[in-house]
Amino acid sequence: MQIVVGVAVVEEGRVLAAYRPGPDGGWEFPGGKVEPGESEEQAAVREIQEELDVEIAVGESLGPGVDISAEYRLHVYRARIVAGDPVPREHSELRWFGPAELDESDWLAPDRPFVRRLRPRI
Ligand SMILES: Nc1nc2c([nH]c(=O)n2[C@H]2C[C@H](O)[C@@H](COP(=O)(O)OP(=O)(O)OP(=O)(O)O)O2)c(=O)[nH]1
Repeated sequence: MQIVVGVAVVEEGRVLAAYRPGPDGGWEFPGGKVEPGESEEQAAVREIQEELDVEIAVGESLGPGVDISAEYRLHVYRARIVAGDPVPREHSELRWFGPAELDESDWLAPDRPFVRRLRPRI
């Protein structure tokens, strides 16, 4: 099973959501596949630099992984920005959501349990 790491960037009580364009699109946690020889934390830092052009410090895991497919499983980590302002290099939109605005039905299905776990903690 290959791990896809998603990153819940939290700042001032809001989480950064990224919109994946296309027919299977929707709000997701920015991130991507862990490459061979890389830790999940390293993959998170690399993907966020590539996708948002910011440097992050990776924090706690948001709990058990969720299967995306027979091949891929999603793990999500909390993180904070250390340097830079996020820009959407690969997504069609970025948006900050506070707990009251976080509606899990807007998110890709595998992300919904993580959105539920995160909501009381931001
Ligand atoms: N990044 C990310 N992918 C997610 C999330 N939820 C979810 O179902 N996915 C799915 C969408 C994709 O099928 C897969 C991740 O692929 P990706 O395209 O982001 O991976 P990658 O950046 O390493 O891209 P690639 O070079 O392998 O194409 O996981 C999520 O919150 N974040």
